[in-house]
Formats: sequence, C-alpha cells, structure tokens
Amino acid sequence: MTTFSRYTKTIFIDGTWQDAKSRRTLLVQNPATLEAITEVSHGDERDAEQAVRAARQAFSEWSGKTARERSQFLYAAYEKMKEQKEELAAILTSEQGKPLKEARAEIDSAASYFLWYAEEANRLYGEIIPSSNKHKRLMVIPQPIGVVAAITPWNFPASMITRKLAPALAAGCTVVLKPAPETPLTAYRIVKILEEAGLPPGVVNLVAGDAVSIGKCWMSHPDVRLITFTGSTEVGRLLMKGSADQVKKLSLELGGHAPVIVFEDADLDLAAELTLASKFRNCGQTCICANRVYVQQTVWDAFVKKLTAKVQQLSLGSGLDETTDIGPLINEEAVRKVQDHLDDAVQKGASVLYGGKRWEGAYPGYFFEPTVLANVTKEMKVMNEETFGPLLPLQPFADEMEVIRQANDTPYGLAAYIFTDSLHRAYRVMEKLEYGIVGINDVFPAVAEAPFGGVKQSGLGKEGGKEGIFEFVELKYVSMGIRSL
Ligand SMILES: NC(=O)c1ccc[n+]([C@@H]2O[C@H](COP(=O)([O-])OP(=O)(O)OC[C@H]3O[C@@H](n4cnc5c(N)ncnc54)[C@H](O)[C@@H]3O)[C@@H](O)[C@H]2O)c1
Ligand SMILES: O=C[C@H](O)CS(=O)(=O)O
Repeated sequence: MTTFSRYTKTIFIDGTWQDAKSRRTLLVQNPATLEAITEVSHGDERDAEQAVRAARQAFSEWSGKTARERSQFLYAAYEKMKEQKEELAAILTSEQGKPLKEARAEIDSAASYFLWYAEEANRLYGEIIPSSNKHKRLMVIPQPIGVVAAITPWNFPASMITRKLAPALAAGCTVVLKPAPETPLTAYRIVKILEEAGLPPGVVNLVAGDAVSIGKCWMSHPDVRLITFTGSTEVGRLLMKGSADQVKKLSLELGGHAPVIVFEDADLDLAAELTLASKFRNCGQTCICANRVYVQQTVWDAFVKKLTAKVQQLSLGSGLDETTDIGPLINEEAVRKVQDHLDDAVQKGASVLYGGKRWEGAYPGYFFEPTVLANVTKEMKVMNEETFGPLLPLQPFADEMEVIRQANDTPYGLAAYIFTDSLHRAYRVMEKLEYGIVGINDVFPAVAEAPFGGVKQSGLGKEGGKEGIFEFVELKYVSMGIRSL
C-alpha cells in the first residue's frame, strides 16, 4: 500500500517535479475516513504558462518521431500500468472512494487506452484523392494539432486521463494536464509511470492547481491548439466561451442524464441486475449511470420487487474493504445535492421504496444510502438534473412512443439504455433515442475500441475507437499541379 509523505509535488514540467510558483498546497483527503493523505502542490497561471512553453518546445521532436516510436512508448506505458495495477488502484480508491474492485477495473480500462492507441498510432492514414483534373494530384495528410490542454474530472481519475493522453501522444501532440483537485495523486502516479516508460521532457506536463486561473491561461494561450475537457456541462460551456476568441478546437465530454427503459418483453432479472449495477457503480457518480428508470406498467410490480430486493443486499463502507459494494460520495457538497434532489422529490409527491438518508455506519465520510423512489414526476429535480449520487427514480409507462418521447425530453444526450428481448423493438427504439451512446441489454458501453461521446449538451467529439485520435489531428489537404510531358 503506497503511503505518501506529508507533501507531494504534483507539478511536473519539462521533466522536473516541482513546487507551485506560489508555494501554495492543497490537502487531499480520503472521502470515506476523512483522513488527510498528503498535501500537494497547488499551481496557478504561472505554472500553467511554464507548462505550455515546455510542451511547445517539445512538440517538434515528439511529432517528428515515427508513428512506430510513439507506438512503442505507449506499449511500454501500457505494460507498466498493468504491472502497477494494484498500487494504482489503492491510490485511486484512497482519494476517490470507489470500491477497490471498481478501481482495479478502472485501471484496466485506463491501460486499455494506452494499448488501443499504441495500435492506432500506426494507422493514422492519409489519402490520395482521384483528381478530376489530369494536371493535379490531390492528397490529404493528418498532422498533430500541436499543444493540447487536457482537463479531467475526479470520478474516473485514471481512465479519463489516459482516454486523452493516449490518442494525443499517438497523434504526435504534446500535453499540459490539469487533474481534478480531489484526485491529483492518481494523475501523479500516471505521470510517474510515463516517466518510467521513457517520457521525453516536455511531452506531458502536469499542473495540479487552481482550475480557474489555469483554465484561463490555457483558454487564452495562442500555443494551446486544443482543449480536451471531461466534466460538467456547466464548465464545458465556460470553456467554450473562453476559447471562442481564438477559435480553439474543443473536445468536450460532459454531463448526462441516462434513461433506462424496461419493456414488458425484457429479461427482468437481467434488467434489475444491470440497472442496479449502472446506478450504484461509483456510488452513482458516473456520467453514463442510470438517472431515471421507465418501467412498462405491465411488469412494474415484478421489476420493482426484483430491483429493491437486490438493492437491500448492497454493502456500504470504505472502498479499501474488499466486501464493499458502495463507497462514499466525493465530498459534502455531493451529499447535499443528493439530499436536495431527494427532499425535492418527496415534497413533490415521490415515495421512498428503499434508503432515503445519509448512511450512519462505521466511517465518518460522505456516505448516502442507496435510495429508490416511486411516484416520481417530470417536475422533480431528480428527473431533470444530474444527481451524481445513489438516487434512483422509477416511473411506469404505457406505450413505446410515449416512453421514447419521455426519454428524449432532456437537454442531455450521452447514454440511454433499453431492456427488451425483441430485436424489432430494440432496433425501432434505438434509432429514435437522441443519445450518443445506446446500450441494449447492456449498461457498460465504455471500451477503448469504440467511440464514446455525447450529443446535445452532453458534449462534442468522441474518445476511443478509430475516431478518437482525430480530435488531436488537423487534416491538411494538398493540391499539387503536375506538368504533363
Ligand atoms: N462525458 C463523459 O465522458 C464524462 C466522464 C466523467 C465525468 N463527466 C461529468 O463530469 C462531472 C463530474 O466531474 P467534476 O465534478 O470533476 O466536473 P467539473 O466540471 O466540476 O470539473 C471537471 C474538471 O474541470 C475543472 N474545472 C472546474 N471549473 C473550471 C473552470 N472554470 N475552468 C477550467 N477548469 C475547471 C475541475 O477542476 C476538474 O478538473 C459530471 O457532470 C459528469 O457527468 C462526464
Ligand atoms: O463517468 C463517465 C465515464 O466515462 C464512465 S465510463 O468509465 O466511461 O463507464
């Protein structure tokens, strides 16, 4: 089990670990036990500016390497991350709270992006276009966009970083990275792993610190060509506005409000099991988790009985305890949001089928009981705003067209889920759902080989898949005049 000293340098610029220019530090605590883990460097615009200079300086050499050389680096990073999985998972759980079994799965996922883009680095093809003019030859060549600013969230502090770093490095970009203040130690260990894999100075630069000042620096810096952000829609809007003056390219992975639709022809045991798994993974703190469940009236009683029976078997506790199914929320603000959504729903007529209050257990941290609601209505906050906690509203529906309308009635468009054993119904409904990701009898769509991303106010662009690398690339079109003999 990794232990940290009282202070950990979490600013890494041009190959050197350093203090913040301001000498400021920030405490990192365990959200389950509230114990202090360590103080970390807390940088600002001065550190952010220095990081961009280092990344700009390193760009020519890194982008000048062959695809094979960049690929080999990413393979080495993959191998080292797999070797250090247990240590990384323990660090992740200590600062973020999720159960170790989920943290291990996240490290596997994080490493898979290094593996996938080690492979894709060698497949960033251009093309020759058949010219309509015999005196011209036309081609398109992909080129790395340049210095990339990556800003990441606390809920998946490993995979949200590698989902950006891997394609950026594969394409030949250099990176300045700001992790979430709640989870800087996972970012610290990932950069340490990259160092061990042979990271050249300036290729990846880490600046843990003040989000607003660092963000302002990178939004206004002319050498930052792309901002790739994963986080709330609210912050995504700020970054869009702040990048507009320079027309910066943006890749945005934002908030969600996933509907689950359980049809009468579904496997109800599977639907109950996967709805539970989706909702309560990471204590409900995932962008693609079930936020509302629509159950066809004819199977309401059977489904609700199965779901509530399973919820009662979930055990809460510290993520470092192997028997834990649900860990803490990330902080007190997160608990207050869950309580606010619950209070609002009950005041507007919802009934609590299970749970309904903070968990008073063996740990002093930010725990909330897994909670299931019925008699919910569209007017409730929980049916419209991302709760980001263990609160699950259930609502009956009558027919297919009505539930599709209800499912689409949101500004979000990240993920949606359908449970049915009818191929015809699955295809009909999937085509009409206004979401970037649709799960059919599945609630875990995120894999490195597929393009992950939302529509509407859930984001712009894709991460993963063959598509993900193109966020970090500019396509140059070359028109060449050829003299005939
Ligand atoms: N679509 C996805 O793939 C995806 C994945 C994970 C999380 N999320 C979303 O992220 C949110 C939860 O994560 P969070 O609480 O860390 O989100 P957040 O938006 O509060 O913070 C995300 C990152 O942005 C930084 N940040 C905050 N304000 C900023 C500013 N003004 N300028 C620059 N940076 C700023 C934070 O420090 C953090 O590093 C949820 O909405 C969740 O749905 C989306
Ligand atoms: O929180 C959002 C993450 O993208 C969840 S997942 O790791 O993609 O399932």
